[in-house]
Amino acid sequence: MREIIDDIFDIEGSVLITGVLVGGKQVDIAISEAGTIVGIDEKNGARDAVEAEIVVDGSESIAIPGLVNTHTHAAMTLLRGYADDMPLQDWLTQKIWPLEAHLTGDDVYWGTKLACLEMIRSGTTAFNDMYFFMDRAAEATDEMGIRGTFAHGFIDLSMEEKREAEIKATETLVSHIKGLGNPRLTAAVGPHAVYTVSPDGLSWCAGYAKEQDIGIHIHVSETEKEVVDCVAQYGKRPPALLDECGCLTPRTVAAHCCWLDEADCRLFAERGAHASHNPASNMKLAVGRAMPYHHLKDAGANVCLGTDGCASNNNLDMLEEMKIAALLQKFSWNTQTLLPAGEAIGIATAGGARALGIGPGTLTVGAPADIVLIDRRKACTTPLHNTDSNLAYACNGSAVHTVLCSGRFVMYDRVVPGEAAILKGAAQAAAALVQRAEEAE
Ligand SMILES: O=c1[nH]cnc2c1ncn2[C@@H]1O[C@H](CO)[C@@H](O)[C@H]1O
Ligand SMILES: [Zn+2]
Repeated sequence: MREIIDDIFDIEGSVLITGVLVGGKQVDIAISEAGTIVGIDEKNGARDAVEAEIVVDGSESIAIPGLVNTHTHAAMTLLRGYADDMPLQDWLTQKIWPLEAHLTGDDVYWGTKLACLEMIRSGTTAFNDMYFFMDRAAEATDEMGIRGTFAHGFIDLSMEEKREAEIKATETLVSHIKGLGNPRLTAAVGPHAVYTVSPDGLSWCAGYAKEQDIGIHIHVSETEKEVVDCVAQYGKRPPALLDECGCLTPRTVAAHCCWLDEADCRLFAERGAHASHNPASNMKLAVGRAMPYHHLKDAGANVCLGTDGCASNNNLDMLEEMKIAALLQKFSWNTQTLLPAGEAIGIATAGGARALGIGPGTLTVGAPADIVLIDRRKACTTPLHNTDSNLAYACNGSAVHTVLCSGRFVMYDRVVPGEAAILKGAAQAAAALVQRAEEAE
């Protein structure tokens, strides 16, 4: 068994998954050596599509597209449980930012390794990350075999000197990521928020993203204070300010979006910007309002899903996040029919893939073979009256047993290569980080 498992992570060949449940039907999924779905068919049709090097029996599994986590600070896994139960501003300024001042590139490497391990274990194959030392985050992600979009968290606090340094850091990261030439790793520009980046900084970010043909990743309208302060300072709400600076584009992923009004939602739709819902973080930091999913949907804006960092969630489980999103929407807007199970899965898969530009995010011919197999032999998958319901409401990440990204196995039968070393390395890095911070006090 061990040998077969070790082998499966190294084989770069075609794959056939037989008899797996997709959308209530038992199908075969054929995957090319290049990592694309080339056949998906009932009645053994896909078996002819590829001479498979690896055949996986899918008869005890449900297959879904890889989950896409559209808002993370992956290396914040090291800060998991470091500061909880505080308001956002105090949490950031009193606890998180002082500790982050002591972060090193090695910390980010180990924190991101741990994040990838956790994401793979719970079925995530792509994430949109904003943090520091992002070359090391990309290195960790490359080793783990999943997809990442990496943005340096750009914060200028309206100081020209800081802005110049952030511009340099952003340019260095983008050319580094592009230089790797790895299709799983992409760069983005990451202006942190309207309360930490000046209009000049935002305009530079927009221009650079356009020039480099890459995305923008930003926090938008997370708290009421952010909106009120923005109106007081600039005479307009955050989305209008961002739009004026050129930051609302079809390549923009805006995290949180809790305090959007209906006009903001229409502006998002008009510009093609993507709204990333982060319900667990929003509830934990008690930001006071849920993303207006119904207004975004009515306006025709794309909604996707994210966990935010592990200091405000405190895990990266997208199956759990789906349930939290679906429940929060119903509860907040007093509407039982809002964000039903199928739509919750949709924002976690197709919505996210669209936001990050990584294919359709569906199990269809031509799509990247980012595939998650969920165990049918679990309490949470028994009975299976409606698989969408089981996935959105009953399961969490522990039901995931096998994960492919771009046609390569990153977890097989719950084994992720190197897990013990990752847990040890990350725990050591976290302890040393806190110790350095305490010594500096
Ligand atoms: O919910 C949040 N709102 C605002 N900032 C956040 C949140 N979570 C993490 N960060 C902070 O964003 C920066 C990313 O580069 C980091 O400083 C991180 O701590
Ligand atoms: Zn965030």
